[in-house]
Amino acid sequence: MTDASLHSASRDSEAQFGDYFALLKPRVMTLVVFTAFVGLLAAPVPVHPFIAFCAVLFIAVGGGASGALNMWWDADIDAVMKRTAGRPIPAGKVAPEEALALGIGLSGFAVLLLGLATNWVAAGLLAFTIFFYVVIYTMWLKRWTPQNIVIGGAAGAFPPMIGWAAATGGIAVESVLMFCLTFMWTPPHFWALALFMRGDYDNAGVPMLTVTHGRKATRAHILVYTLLLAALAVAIAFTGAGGPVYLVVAVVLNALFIKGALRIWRRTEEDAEADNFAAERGFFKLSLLYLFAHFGAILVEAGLDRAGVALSLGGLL
Ligand code: HEM
Ligand SMILES: CC(C)=CCC/C(C)=C/CC/C(C)=C/COP(=O)(O)OP(=O)(O)O
Repeated sequence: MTDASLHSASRDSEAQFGDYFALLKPRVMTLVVFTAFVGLLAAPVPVHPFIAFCAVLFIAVGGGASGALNMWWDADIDAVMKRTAGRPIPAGKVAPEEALALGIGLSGFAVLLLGLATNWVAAGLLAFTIFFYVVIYTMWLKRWTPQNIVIGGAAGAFPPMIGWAAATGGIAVESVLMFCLTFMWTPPHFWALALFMRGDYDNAGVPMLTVTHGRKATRAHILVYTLLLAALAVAIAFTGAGGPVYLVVAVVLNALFIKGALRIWRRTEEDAEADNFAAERGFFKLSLLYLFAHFGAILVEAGLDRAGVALSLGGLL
C-alpha cells in the first residue's frame, strides 16, 4: 500500500448491495467459476447434484472474497487508473475496512463450508488459492516484477483443480493439465488488455511488462506465450481430458489465437493508435471465448466418456 489515507477513507454515501457485490469481481469470476465447475464434473467420480451445487457456490464465494481483498489492498492504485477508479472503494461507496472484513469473513466461510460439504483437500486448495492471489500476487508480485502475472497467474489456474479435488479428494494428471492450460493462457489474456489500457499502469506505477519493457516487447511476449499455449492446448486432446470434440475446438481456436497474436506482433504503435487498438481489443475478447470453449469441450468429452461407460455397462447386462 502506498497511500495509507485511502485505506482509512470514509464513505461518501450509504453503500448499496450492488456496491458490496461489485467487490467480488463478479464478471471475472464467472469464467473462474466455470473452470471450477468443469473440473468438478470432469472428474470420474459421480457427485450428488446438491453437493456439486454447494461446491461451486463456495468456490465462487471464495473467489469473490479474494477479489474484495485485492480491492482493499489495491485501493490506492485503483483510484488512479481510469478502468478501476469507479470501483466501490475509490468511488467512496464502501469503506476499506468493510471490504477487508467482507473479504476475510467470506474467505473463512467459503473454505470452512467447502471442507464440510466436500473434503479438506479441496478446502485447503481453495485457501491456498485465496492466499496466493491476495498475498503472493496482489501484495507482493504485482508491484514488484513484470513477471507478476506470469507467476501470479497460478492463482487463477487453481479453480479447476479445486473442483476436481471437491469430487475426488485428490489431484490427478487431468486436473494438473487444466491448471497448466489456464496458467499458460493468462499472460496473453492479460497482456492484450495491458496494451490497450496504455497509460493506466504507467500512471499507477505498476511494473507491468508494457511499462517496464515497452509495448513492442509485450507484443513479442504475447506471440511466444500463444505458441506455447497452442502446443499445450492441442496436446491435451490426446490425454484423458481430451478427445475428438476437444481436438476440433482446440485446432480451430488455437489457429485463430495464433493468427491474432501474429497480427498483434506485426503492428506498430501507429497502427494501433490509428484504429484505437482494435486488434488488441479483439484478441482480449477472443481470449475469453478461447478459455470458455476449451473448458466447454473438456466438459463435453467427460460427458461422452460417461455415456460410453454407461453404454458398455448396458451391453454387459
Ligand atoms: C493473474 C491472472 C489474471 C489477471 C492479471 C487478469 C487480469 C484481468 C483484468 C485486469 C481484467 C479487466 C477486469 C475488469 O473488468 O476490471 C480481466 C478481465 C477478465 N478476466 Fe482476467 N485476469 C487473470 C486471470 C483470469 C482468469 C484465470 C480468468 C478465468 C478463468 C479470467 C477471466 C476474465 C474475464 C471473464 C474477464 C472479463 C470481465 C468483463 O467482462 O468485464 N481472468 N482480467
Ligand atoms: C477460487 C479463487 C480464490 C479464485 C481466484 C481466481 C483469480 C485469482 C482470478 C484472478 C483474476 C483477476 C481478477 C485478476 C486481476 O488482476 P488484478 O487484481 O491485477 O486486476 P485489477 O487491476 O482489475 O484489480
